[in-house]
Amino acid sequence: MEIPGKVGWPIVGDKSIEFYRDPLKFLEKNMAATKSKIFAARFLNKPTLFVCSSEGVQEVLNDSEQALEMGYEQFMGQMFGHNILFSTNEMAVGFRHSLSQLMTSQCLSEYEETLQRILVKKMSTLNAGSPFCLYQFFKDLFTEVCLTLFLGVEFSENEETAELWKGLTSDHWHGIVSVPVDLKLPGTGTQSTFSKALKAKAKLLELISSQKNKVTCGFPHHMKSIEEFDETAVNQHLLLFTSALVPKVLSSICTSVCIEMGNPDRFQWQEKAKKEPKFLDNLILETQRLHPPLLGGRRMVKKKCVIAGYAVPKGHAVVYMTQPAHRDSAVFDHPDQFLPERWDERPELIDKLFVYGLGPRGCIGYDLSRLIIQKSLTELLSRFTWQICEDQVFTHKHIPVSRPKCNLLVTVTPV
Ligand code: HEM
Repeated sequence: MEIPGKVGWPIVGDKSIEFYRDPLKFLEKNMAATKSKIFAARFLNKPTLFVCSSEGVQEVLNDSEQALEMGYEQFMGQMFGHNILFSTNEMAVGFRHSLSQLMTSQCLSEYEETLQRILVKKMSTLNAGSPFCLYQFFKDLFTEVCLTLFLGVEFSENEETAELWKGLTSDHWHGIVSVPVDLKLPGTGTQSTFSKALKAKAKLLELISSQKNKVTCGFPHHMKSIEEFDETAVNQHLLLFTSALVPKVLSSICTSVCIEMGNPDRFQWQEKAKKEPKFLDNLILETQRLHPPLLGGRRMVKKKCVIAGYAVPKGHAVVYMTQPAHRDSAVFDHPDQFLPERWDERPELIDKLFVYGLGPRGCIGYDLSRLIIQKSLTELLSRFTWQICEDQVFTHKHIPVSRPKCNLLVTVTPV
């Protein structure tokens, strides 16, 4: 079967700018034009299969023919060095096994104590009645959570050092999101941002190296005890985990949950979520379905394979799109409506959520992320109700993570 759509000529036929300008519009337009949730286009100057159906995304992530590879290294390798995310599928098996030792239930309860301590401190800084930017609040909170959890950096002990870490992870992040510029895509950054980010990376690796030797417990300590990891592997993995992406993704999810509960017609949900953990879980699931923090991911085809019935040649790229797959009417009734009760009625649908990937390359931080999100929202609900300030018109942007385009303001009231 021929893949609907056109891969176009190199460079001139490239649709990357159109995609980055408004990814959802790009997907809708192409799905409508090809009358298909699977279509081809030229993206990042490669012939690319866009997969937007739930079934198709599942097929890509499960990769039962073992025909796909991550292919992230060529974009971000310089910015991170080698790590599990960029490794081949074969090497990832070993890395995954090693890193899973850091995610046992015993480890998670150790991390929970650190998390709770930071949550109590940060929540007590919220002032009733003063409007603040919700996304920024969560981003600061989760930056501190990640730097403390993964590196043992104590923000309260030394504010100056905390600011240095925050600045460096931010500079490093700007290099990551400016990577397409290195491929000459305009409008996303400059070369100088990229070289600034490389400098930040070098400094971060230096700091990581000395910081991890100071701590005698927790994540960095466990990391050092992984026999299969040498010094470089430990440092580069710590760099990956403390990258600004994890705090941003966590902020995206918590911001979206709070927005869903922050409108006057849904205030009763805040009360209900405070009393019923299962209802809070449903709200989190439904938010992640409708507003996944990451639009999707990318793979490279290393040998010819069949995806969703289409033969895909070696050398093509495959982009799986979580957002449209989560709104696939073949799987979800009333796919565009926010219906938390669907998770009571059909709990098995959780297998159709791709927020954390799936299959052999699915997220190893899933349990930890769930813990952080649940604990943070529970702590917020136990102390405050919140409402979105009036007269704010807001839309979402989706790259690099889904979040309101403007600095959406909320106010809190103590309970
Ligand atoms: C809300 C937070 C998070 C989200 C939404 C998330 C999402 C994802 C997704 C979608 C993938 C698959 C990427 C792909 O298939 O292209 C992934 C992989 C991965 N995640 Fe997460 N992640 C989160 C937090 C974390 C945390 C806290 C850690 C570890 C500390 C982590 C470690 C990893 C690793 C190592 C992989 C690569 C696994 C492999 O390649 O075998 N993630 N994550």
